[in-house]
Amino acid sequence: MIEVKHLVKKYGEHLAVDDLSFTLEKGQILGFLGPNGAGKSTTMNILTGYISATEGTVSINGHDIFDEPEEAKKCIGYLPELPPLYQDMTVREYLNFVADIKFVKRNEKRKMIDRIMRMTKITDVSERLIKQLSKGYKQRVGLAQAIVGFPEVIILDEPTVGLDPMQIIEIRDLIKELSKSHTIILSSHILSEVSAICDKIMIINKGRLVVSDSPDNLSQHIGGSKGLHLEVKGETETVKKALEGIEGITKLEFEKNSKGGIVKLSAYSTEESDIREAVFYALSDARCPIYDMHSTKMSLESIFLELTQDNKNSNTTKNSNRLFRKNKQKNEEVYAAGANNQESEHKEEN
Ligand SMILES: Nc1ncnc2c1ncn2[C@@H]1O[C@H](COP(=O)(O)OP(=O)(O)OP(=O)(O)O)[C@@H](O)[C@H]1O
Repeated sequence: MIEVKHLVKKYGEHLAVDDLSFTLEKGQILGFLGPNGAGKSTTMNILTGYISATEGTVSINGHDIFDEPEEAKKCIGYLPELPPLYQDMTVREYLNFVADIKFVKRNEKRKMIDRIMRMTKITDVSERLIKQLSKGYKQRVGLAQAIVGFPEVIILDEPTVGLDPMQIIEIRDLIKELSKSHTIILSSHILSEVSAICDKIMIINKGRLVVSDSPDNLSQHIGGSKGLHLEVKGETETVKKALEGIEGITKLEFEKNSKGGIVKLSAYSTEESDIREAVFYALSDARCPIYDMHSTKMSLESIFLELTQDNKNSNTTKNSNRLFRKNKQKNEEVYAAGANNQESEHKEEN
């Protein structure tokens, strides 16, 4: 559905996007993450044909965005960081205008706009001037214009910026609903949002792809260590002494808010080891009953910070480099296979 190969964007001498390659299948939601200035908006602007690339190719639904811009753009709905709204139009006038630009058939237009206004919950303000709307409503109108024509691919740059918590939940639900029939790319600074709704997460830093995987795999493989949350009755020192000798434990983190004789802590171990039995017997020997024991994963926040802060020696960075090399090799094999297929198709044609 979306295939990006070796994308490079230079602004003068400044390298904003540096050899970015990725693919996205139909119906997937891709979360695009990166610190400020990482190159997210630049990439999205190239994908939508808004700006050109210095090198590389982008194919949307089989159409090259540079060679067949009209065909490719027909497949895309875009909500940029600053929604392109005409402030002096009413909401309905504006969506009518967008539908005309997107060549929506006259006899389908009214029904489609009414449906999209219901989906984005802006029917109540359909006859209001856009300049009189609150920021949250303007954002919804921006989302509505991206959906007009129901394009196969919807690209959303920070779609929940400026919305209140209730509206954020509604927009997230809408994005999930849309993903049943559309492919979606969204950028966001809200990491919990990305891990809650995306099938795939791509983290970029300084224009380069750092890692790309499912939220679960990121936590399990990139985190590189497993956590066990424990609530234990006893003295902190006794619990610490009991657990310190267990083979496989790499770190113990005691929470500060332990009270009522209950000690709360996380015990981290290497990915290969299972420390649960040893923890049970050690605490039993120390006569410290376990009130709660469950597995925890490294949070996306921790992964994001470690991967984007040039911490070359951290386990997270080492694991991501390993996974990155593996994925890169896999992608190159897929591209090579694709190129071979195209070559043989070409030969057959000739
Ligand atoms: N038109 C431009 N001319 C020159 N440099 C630019 C231009 N647009 C972006 N840049 C630079 O390219 C880099 C990537 O910018 P981009 O806006 O794509 O980052 P971003 O990841 O979207 O950041 P943010 O999260 O802050 O929106 C930054 O260093 C930025 O200063």
